[in-house]
Amino acid sequence: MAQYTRVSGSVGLITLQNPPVNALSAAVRLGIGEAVQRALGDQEVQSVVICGQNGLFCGGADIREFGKEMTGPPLVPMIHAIEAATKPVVAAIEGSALGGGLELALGCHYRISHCKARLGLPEVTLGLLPAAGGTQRLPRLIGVPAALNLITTGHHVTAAEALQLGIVDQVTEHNAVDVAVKFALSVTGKPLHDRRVSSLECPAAPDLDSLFEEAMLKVRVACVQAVRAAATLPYARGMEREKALMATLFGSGQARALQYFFFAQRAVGRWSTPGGARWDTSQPRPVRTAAVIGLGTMGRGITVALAQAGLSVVAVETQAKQLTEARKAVAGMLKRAAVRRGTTPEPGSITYSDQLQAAARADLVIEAVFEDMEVKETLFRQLSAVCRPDALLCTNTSSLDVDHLASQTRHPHLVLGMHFFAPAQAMKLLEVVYGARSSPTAVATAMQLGKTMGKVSVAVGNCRGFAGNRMLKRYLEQAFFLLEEGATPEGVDRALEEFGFAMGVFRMSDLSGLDVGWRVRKAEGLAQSGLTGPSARVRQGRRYSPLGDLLCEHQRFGQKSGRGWYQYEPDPWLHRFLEEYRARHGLLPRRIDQQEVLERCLFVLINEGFQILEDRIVAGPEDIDAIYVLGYGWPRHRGGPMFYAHMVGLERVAQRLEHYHQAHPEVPYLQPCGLLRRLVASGSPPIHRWRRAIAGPHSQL
Ligand SMILES: CCCCCC/C=C/CC(=O)SCCNC(=O)CCNC(=O)[C@H](O)C(C)(C)COP(=O)(O)OP(=O)(O)OC[C@H]1O[C@@H](n2cnc3c(N)ncnc32)[C@H](O)[C@@H]1OP(=O)(O)O
Repeated sequence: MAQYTRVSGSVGLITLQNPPVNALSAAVRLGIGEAVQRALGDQEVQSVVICGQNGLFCGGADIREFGKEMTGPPLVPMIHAIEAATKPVVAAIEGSALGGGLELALGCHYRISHCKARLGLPEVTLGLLPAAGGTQRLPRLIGVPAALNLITTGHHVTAAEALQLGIVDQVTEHNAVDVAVKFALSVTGKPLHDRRVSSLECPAAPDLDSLFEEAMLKVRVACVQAVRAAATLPYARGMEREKALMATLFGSGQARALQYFFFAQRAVGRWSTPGGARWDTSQPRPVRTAAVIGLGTMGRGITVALAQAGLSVVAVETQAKQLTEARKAVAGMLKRAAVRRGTTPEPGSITYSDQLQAAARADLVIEAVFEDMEVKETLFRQLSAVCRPDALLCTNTSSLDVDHLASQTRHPHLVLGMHFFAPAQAMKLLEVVYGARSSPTAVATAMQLGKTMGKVSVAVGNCRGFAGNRMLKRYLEQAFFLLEEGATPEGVDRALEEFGFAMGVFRMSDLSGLDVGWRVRKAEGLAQSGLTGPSARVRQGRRYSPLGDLLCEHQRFGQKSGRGWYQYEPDPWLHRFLEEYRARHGLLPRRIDQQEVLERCLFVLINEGFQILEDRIVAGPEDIDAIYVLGYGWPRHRGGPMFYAHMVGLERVAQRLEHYHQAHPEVPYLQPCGLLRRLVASGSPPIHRWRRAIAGPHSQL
């Protein structure tokens, strides 16, 4: 849909209308094409302005149309028609001009931008390239180095940066459409030849070949090849190359996964709980002042995240030395973040105190004290006495029982988990853990606060480890079992890193500290020292690997102690230790290939994901995928564990799990769970239909 009107006597105004982001759906493309024809055919019209309704130019192609049969007129000939017009066409950019939206603007003869607008070609983040002439026009307009950077990173630029780069001709603080209309009147009748970007030569740049070679090593090859075509071929041949390269990307698994993940991140905002609370019927309460209790690493990061979101923060730490250190550390973090953003640090909205009483007036409190139930229980009782009766009391626990903490307070319906991921000021993920008694308003408020902090918040039911750590446990266990059976940490990590994880499981454990899991296993009664013989490898009736515990007993806590699964100086200790361990337990080492590493580590994690869905700990597969990509380093181009299962095929996942379960009957979670079996039995429906198959109680505790 695009509306055509005539304004100021001789300006044809074309307004894209497709809320919320004026995406270029088939109907919009049809509407633009018709409106352009009308404007060009209208004798009264001397110039044309294209804008978007509701203060947003255009969010690009309609991603929902990808993967479906193409309908409606294609974008490329329409942009050519605009560029070839003999009347000046001006793009009035407000809000965003992204992807196909920016490509449409690049086809116009002039671009006027509002100062708050953002522009970019983010196609690469969806596994694509800008195939409506973006790879050919942008280098001609701003030069190859800057265009390559924008196209291969997908970064958005501000209007000021766009002006500096030469993408837009003018930036205004006023109404961009009004300014563009005036501008259109002023350029009526002026020659247009040098305003047609496709007819420009790419500005000369030194040593283009090495620039392309360097970019090839770092980034998406197809984008680089397309921009290279702009630099070396005439426009028409460059366009052919762009089209051919886009065709290879369009149906690729990576593109499908990235596009799925784009929507998954947004779908998690439409949360629901098995108790019937929903995002669209629950009203969040405003949170202006938040208190953070405990200023260790997590507490400091949370303080920074809250302050950067514009809240007043009361930061409480009862140990004087820790308080002084935290104050300095938080100031440093805020300063570094401001330098990165090119701004000056905001004047402090943080007050510090060593008294819990300081939290008394806060709308919401987040405790981030030591991960110990007794410590947290006591704190929640105190908070309940000290804080306002309507204050939300949140725990940053990564695995403890939120219902139990709620039971320590006077208002359990106001208690929630807010599980941040380290570093809390940077990581995008927040698990909002609702207990059996958490009110819909409490959930809505925490979800909204996460969004205000720039995070993707996922609503998760209360169970041990919530969603992320519950799945992680199974993944880690398989990795330990693989070591017992003959694999090496290097071999397991290599397989996972080649799959796309930034860090394999052992490297990641070393980084986060092996003692963290050890403490949790001790609290669960799993980690016990001194056990020998077969009983050492069976706990609570199931196969158990004490390898992680044994490493900690040898003071190998990971990077923090200089040694963990890896040595940070040459030392063959670990391999000797594994050999002795296997010999002691009569385990015959065998060669384990990459396929087995991946299937055992990933399929067991996926199986737990299905169990979490079945237990209704989360509402849909998108929740798990958002958690895993944003919190646990699952490669984004694989969409998340549940999307990966859908791509591999549920039948194959179930068969391979069954195969490993037969080989290891003492590991019950290798057995495909009920939901996975039901989905396979019902013909493995596509991922967007899985929600229908989910039913059952929501709490595991
Ligand atoms: C048929 C082939 C022809 C190919 C030739 C042309 C090829 C062009 C390639 C492209 O253009 S690919 C698309 C490139 N564009 C993007 O990647 C932009 C994606 N969108 C955003 O970054 C943001 O949405 C925004 C525009 C900056 C607005 O952000 P805001 O935070 O305000 O809103 P959101 O919550 O993100 O989105 C609101 C709502 O809109 C949906 N949506 C956003 N963009 C698109 C889109 N391009 N297509 C379809 N839907 C889109 C989003 O999913 C939200 O929906 P919900 O239902 O409310 O969750």
